[in-house]
Amino acid sequence: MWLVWFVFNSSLSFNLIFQVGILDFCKIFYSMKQIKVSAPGKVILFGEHAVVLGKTSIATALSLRTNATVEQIEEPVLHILLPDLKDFGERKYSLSDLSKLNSYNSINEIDCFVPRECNAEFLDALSQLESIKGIQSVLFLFSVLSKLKHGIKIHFSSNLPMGAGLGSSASFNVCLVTGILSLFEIYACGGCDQCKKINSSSGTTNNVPCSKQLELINQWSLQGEKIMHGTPSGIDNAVSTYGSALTFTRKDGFKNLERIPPLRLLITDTRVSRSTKVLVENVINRHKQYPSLIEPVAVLIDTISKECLQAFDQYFNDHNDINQLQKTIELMIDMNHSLLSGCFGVGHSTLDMIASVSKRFDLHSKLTGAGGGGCAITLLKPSTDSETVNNLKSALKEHGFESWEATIGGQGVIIESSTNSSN
Ligand SMILES: Nc1ncnc2c1ncn2[C@@H]1O[C@H](COP(=O)(O)OP(=O)(O)O)[C@@H](O)[C@H]1O
Ligand SMILES: C[C@@](O)(CCOP(=O)(O)O)CC(=O)O
Ligand SMILES: [Mg+2]
Repeated sequence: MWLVWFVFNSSLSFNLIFQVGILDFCKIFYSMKQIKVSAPGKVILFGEHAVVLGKTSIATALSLRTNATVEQIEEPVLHILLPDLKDFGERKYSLSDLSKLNSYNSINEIDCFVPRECNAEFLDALSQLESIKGIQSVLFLFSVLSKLKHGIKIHFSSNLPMGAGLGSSASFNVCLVTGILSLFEIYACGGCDQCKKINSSSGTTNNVPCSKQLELINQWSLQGEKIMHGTPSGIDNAVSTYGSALTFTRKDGFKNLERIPPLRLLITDTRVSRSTKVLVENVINRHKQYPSLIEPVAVLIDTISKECLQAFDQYFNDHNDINQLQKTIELMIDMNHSLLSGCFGVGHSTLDMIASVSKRFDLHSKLTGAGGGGCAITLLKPSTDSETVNNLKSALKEHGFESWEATIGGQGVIIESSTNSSN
């Protein structure tokens, strides 16, 4: 009797284990990788536009970030969800349709480890499919990096205002590239311990890809920025990739600033929308048309950026004299804003309004990013108390502007988690 019970029961548990095993097996088989990434926006302190013309710019990462979730799906489509773009919402693009686009074959031949820009024929085919530049960037980067091997779903959401000069497009591209490279296990390092560890765990403490992988992310993100902006300098994607604060020239790339003085910035959004692409093109055209007038302005902005770096050094070498630094930076803010507005032609009445309101509080402001609307930064003094900040904010609000104190110099791109989810 006992023997019969034992045989029956053990076969039952065997069956149970077997069935659970099969279920688990199926789960693993059908489980799809999901990567969550985030990347910061940026504030340009000095040198926007001049940086496109080859001059020095200084920028720092912002605490406001874009988040993206990229996951494998069984359906052979690229499923894009953009809740921040209300008119777009979500759309699906069949992999087979994408592979039939004109010039897809040349895209398919591009080596993932040698970032290259989207050729004119493929870009033309993409623009017939979608007019929004951001979507064209997703379609190109997905096609070139995945080689359309697998369907994915990608969901973006951002704390950054879009088209306001705080680098939302760069953080969008950096998230996109990081997520796709990670999902398809494309490693510039060949798959070092650091990158593999991040890719196999959720919520690791060191969730920053290795330096080779960051370089690949930075360079592919620049190709996305090219689709969105035409002629980006590369500073926005560099700050979003590497974080912290850096100086940048097109020739020498970026250099990390080891230390930045404790500057306090108030960011004000005019809520006037504008196109970075158009503004950058206008400045380039003005430079082409009037080189002897515009080049010296660009050189002067270059000098302002370099003076700012010297002032930072002096601050650290000279007993942290914050008042001296404040005076110097205030002068440079006024000068840089005037040059951008008066000479490059990227000002806006709302930006001048911010400068004049802040002057009533003995504070100095300049536009940041492409200008023409978007955001301005105001340098608060170490002594500016919270009551003054609130009064300034209220005064700006009366003009319909929204402002907040910035937290600058944070982390660059992060892989927040990498998990297997069952579909
Ligand atoms: N979260 C997002 N969702 C969808 N599109 C985005 C998002 N963030 C940025 N973009 C794209 O980037 C564009 C704004 O980029 P740009 O004009 O360079 O301004 P900025 O980079 O200063 O915000 C938007 O029009 C949109 O196409
Ligand atoms: C005007 C420019 O210097 C910065 C543009 O920044 P944004 O896209 O407005 O956040 C252009 C560039 O450097 O690519
Ligand atoms: Mg941008």
